[in-house]
Amino acid sequence: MFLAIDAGNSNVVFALFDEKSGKWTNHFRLETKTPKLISQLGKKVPVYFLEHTLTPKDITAIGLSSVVPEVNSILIDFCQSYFGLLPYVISPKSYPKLSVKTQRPDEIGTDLLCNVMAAWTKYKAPVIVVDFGTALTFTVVDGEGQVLGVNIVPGLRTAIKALFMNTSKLPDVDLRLPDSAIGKDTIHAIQAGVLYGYTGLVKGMLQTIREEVNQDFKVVATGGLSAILTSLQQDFDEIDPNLTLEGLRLITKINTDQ
Ligand SMILES: Nc1ncnc2c1ncn2[C@@H]1O[C@H](COP(=O)(O)OP(=O)(O)O)[C@@H](O)[C@H]1O
Ligand SMILES: CC(C)(COP(=O)(O)O)[C@@H](O)C(=O)NCCC(=O)O
Ligand SMILES: [K+]
Repeated sequence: MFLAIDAGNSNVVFALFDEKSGKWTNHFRLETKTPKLISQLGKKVPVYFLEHTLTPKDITAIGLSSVVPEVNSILIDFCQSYFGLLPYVISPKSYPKLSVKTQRPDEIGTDLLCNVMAAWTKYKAPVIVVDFGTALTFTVVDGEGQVLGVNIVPGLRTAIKALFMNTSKLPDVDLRLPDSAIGKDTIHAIQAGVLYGYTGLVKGMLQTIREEVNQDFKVVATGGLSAILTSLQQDFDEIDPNLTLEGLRLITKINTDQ
């Protein structure tokens, strides 16, 4: 089985791909925060494997995408000690062999390139990938697989966190869409502001991109929070929670197959 490790700013996602069935069969998330990550790796991964009747030997190759360089050596060391394997680490060196192109390989997040690789391989058409992670990102790809650019906004949880960390009286709240866009109490006010506000943000951003680049874009959403804004369903051709993982797998395969 192939193991994909996607290290984002909130979560490190582990996912197993079974080559025989061609399916992603297992997923679990750890928190990216160190030193918690180190202790969670040592405890939760072996427990997860035991509970799912898996053994480290079932893993035959590993790909790693990380947008948090501080955790790379922790994850690489863990792969070596637990699986006895070195992961293939996605980097600017991974890109020349790909059918997708970017003009700023040294800067763009490897997670965004994984998204683009998966979406473009699937659609072979202009596509906008909307990734609802710690950051909310829009990555715009033309019909030749060329990344035209990215825009980055605070993610939904990050926006809520910014409010409660920068104010005296605002609490942390759940990401729940209230019935009314007009807040009747403080919690409702934050939920209405962030959830209705971000719904408008996403619609507006897609429209502005389409006005700037007149192409028939597919829109694919991914990321931990991609299903929360339910009124965006019509704006997305697809919500694919595995998009980054699938791109990670494709980029690893292209760069490691003899
Ligand atoms: N299935 C989920 N349900 C609710 N919240 C989630 C889920 N997955 C992730 N989150 C939360 O959403 C935020 C973004 O998560 P994620 O997409 O994993 O971000 P990143 O890729 O930046 O690590 C985090 O606050 C995370 O805790
Ligand atoms: C934009 C991101 C912070 C998104 O990270 P995430 O929300 O998945 O944790 C990450 O892709 C990143 O650090 N990118 C580098 C800057 C860029 O893509 O231009
Ligand atoms: K991500």
